[in-house]
Amino acid sequence: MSLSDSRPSAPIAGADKAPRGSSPLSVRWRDIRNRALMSPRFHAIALATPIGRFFARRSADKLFDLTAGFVYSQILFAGVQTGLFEALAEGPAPEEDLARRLEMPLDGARRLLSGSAALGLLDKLPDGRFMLGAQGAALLANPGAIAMIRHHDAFYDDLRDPVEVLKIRGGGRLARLWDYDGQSADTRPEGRSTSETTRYTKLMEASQDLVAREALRLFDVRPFKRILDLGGGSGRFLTALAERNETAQLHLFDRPDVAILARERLDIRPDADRFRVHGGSFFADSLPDRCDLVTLVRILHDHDDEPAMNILRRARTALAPGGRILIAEPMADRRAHSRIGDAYFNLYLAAMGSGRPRTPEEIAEMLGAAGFSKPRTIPAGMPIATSAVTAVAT
Ligand SMILES: C[S@@+](CC[C@H](N)C(=O)[O-])C[C@H]1O[C@@H](n2cnc3c(N)ncnc32)[C@H](O)[C@@H]1O
Repeated sequence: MSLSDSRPSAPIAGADKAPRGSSPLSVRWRDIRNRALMSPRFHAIALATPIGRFFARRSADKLFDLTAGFVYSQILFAGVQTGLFEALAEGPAPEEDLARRLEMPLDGARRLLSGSAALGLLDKLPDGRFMLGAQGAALLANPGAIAMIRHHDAFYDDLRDPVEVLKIRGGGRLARLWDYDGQSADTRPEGRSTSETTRYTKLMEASQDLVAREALRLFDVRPFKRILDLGGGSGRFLTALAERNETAQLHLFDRPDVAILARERLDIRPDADRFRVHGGSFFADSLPDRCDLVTLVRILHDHDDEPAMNILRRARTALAPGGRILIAEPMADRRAHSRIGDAYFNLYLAAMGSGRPRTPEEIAEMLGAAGFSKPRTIPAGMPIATSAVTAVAT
């Protein structure tokens, strides 16, 4: 039983090799570039030629996007909050009509509409009406993105002082919202689930489809017979997996309060007898054993190194020798090129107060220390949804 051999996958190189781009020559070149970019004389010369102007403008645009990114995000947030995109789902509308539907003064609506059009969320027609732009249409097709944008309310509140977020992890609204230290199981008795758990689990559920589609495209789950999704939430990933593998027995393990939600979802399925839901802490309680595949989908990055190692060791106990583990989550990049991992999740998890995005190489090293061998990274087609690392239980 193995990862489908036809799929491209790469053994993870040790972190000992000098990463590309850090040779003395490369550093020297960057130094020359930076000195030029900091020199007013260089700018004057560059602006005198068409090609120089082209590059200067491109660089200025990039810098402006970084400067104004927060404003762009808030325009998007306002569009989601007011129902602007849904209002345009049926077709173009004039601005007066939209102002009425969004319950906004005409001046405010005009600013939101033209801002959204400038960002590609809307298109402005020559007759003055507005319709969905390519990004707006893509957004409407992605309920997970809409749920995340709404949820950014708390995150961006914390980010009003990003330095504070970096100095004091988990000191703000986002951490309080989750009330989620990630270290211990929820102590609330079985049989009761809170609105906070429901809200959190629904958010995870809303963003799961894209992740599941990508993870199941990268990794062939068909050869496995007894699968455990650790920290499986309400079971969205496992039900997507059930469509690819129609015979395996499927186990879900999550905190007791989340397990209640999973049972509610899974018990009503016609194939409910394939699913077993276990409530407990993956740090402390016994897990189903003799599995041939354990999946950890968006779990590891929520935890600091020590508890993350603990989860991997516990996952190992659930597997028979030769069984596989699949880690699927957005990951960092050795050269910090992953915007979702190195920029977004780095800050998000700092505000949440637990965890960090890791590179595939770091995850491979942790897997080795937790009793796994042959770590492989599966080249991600859509790293913004997930990357994947797999290994074999020794
Ligand atoms: C980021 S969510 C991911 C959920 C799901 N795998 C997904 O991708 O949508 C993390 C999950 O880990 C669960 N979790 C956190 N701490 C846990 C613990 N100590 N024991 C069991 N599950 C836990 C949470 O309840 C939540 O469902």
